[in-house]
Amino acid sequence: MNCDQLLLHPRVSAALRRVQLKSVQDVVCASAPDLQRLTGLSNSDVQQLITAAAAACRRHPPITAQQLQHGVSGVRLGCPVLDRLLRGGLPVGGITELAGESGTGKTQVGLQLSLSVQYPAEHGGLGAGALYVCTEDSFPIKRLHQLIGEQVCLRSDVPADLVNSLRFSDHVYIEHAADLDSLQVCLTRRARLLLARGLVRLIVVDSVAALFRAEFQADDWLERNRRLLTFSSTLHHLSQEFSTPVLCINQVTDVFSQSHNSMGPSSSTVSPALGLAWANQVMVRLMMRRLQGTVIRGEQSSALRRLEVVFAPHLARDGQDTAVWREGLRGVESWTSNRK
Ligand SMILES: Nc1ncnc2c1ncn2[C@@H]1O[C@H](COP(=O)(O)OP(=O)(O)OP(=O)(O)O)[C@@H](O)[C@H]1O
Repeated sequence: MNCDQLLLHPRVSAALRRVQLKSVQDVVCASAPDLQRLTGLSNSDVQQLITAAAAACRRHPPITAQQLQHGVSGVRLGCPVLDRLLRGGLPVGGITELAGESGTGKTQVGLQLSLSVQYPAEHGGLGAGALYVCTEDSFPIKRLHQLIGEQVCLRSDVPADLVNSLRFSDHVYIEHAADLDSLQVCLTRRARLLLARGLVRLIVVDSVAALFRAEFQADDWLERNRRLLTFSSTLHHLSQEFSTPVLCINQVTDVFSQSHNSMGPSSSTVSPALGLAWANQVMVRLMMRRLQGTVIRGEQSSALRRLEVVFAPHLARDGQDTAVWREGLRGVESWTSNRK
């Protein structure tokens, strides 16, 4: 088995998940004896693992100081609090993953970015449309129209004339991919064409996990990982070639803690689906979690959520409480809302 196969092997990725090594960067930073102790792998397997992890890290060159100075951001969310957390927004030239449980607001973020990208650069956009690829549900067209109608409220930083002059719905290109083959065709043909014509500067895939989960059984891990790498490498090429941010929405899986005993139930937490094979391909990993509590603003109320940075080359591990309002996702600051 070669290094990459070892890193992608389900037993190895499960062992690494168990010990809370969530990314290849974590593997590279851990010492060999620690890895051996934590995963139960032999010394030679651990050495191979470190080599594979280091190679995977090199595939994501770090963000340079010059890029940071001139702004790594590509598309802002349009909420100053969240844009501060993300140091400007979604970066170009890599894949940003947003994972979270159902109903936490991942699709809201995808829709919001599909509108934000249409603003000119001075207002945090890229002056072009978005390609929105749905793999699970039908596209939430009513919600998109509501978000468009509420743009003046969300983007109070932008002159209302400019907001009203943008024909948002003409520039959100929707594709449905019911299986992996059509997803690949959509990216290699449709996405490439739209990007090459300058019509699109954002790709949203909602969601990545659905198709890979549906088409492969546990035994097909090698084929599944091969297809996963083909998919992510297509996204990387498009993202690099056209300086385009890519947002991949992902589901989560339960991870059961080892520390349970016969006296009580085992505790579980969630982690993004598709394991290390996918985590290696992601430059920025964000998680949306549901919190206890409700936020009230006027006659609207929203369940409290938290947007967290799990890893990113240019961001600290941090998080921000958020709420979903009619105009979209916004950060919650303690002095702006009442919590219950
Ligand atoms: N018009 C609206 N006004 C306020 N909140 C809304 C509105 N529409 C949706 N929401 C909130 O967003 C939540 C759904 O968000 P979304 O569909 O983005 O979740 P998701 O994480 O993508 O879920 P799934 O994985 O099931 O697709 C709803 O539960 C609701 O709280």
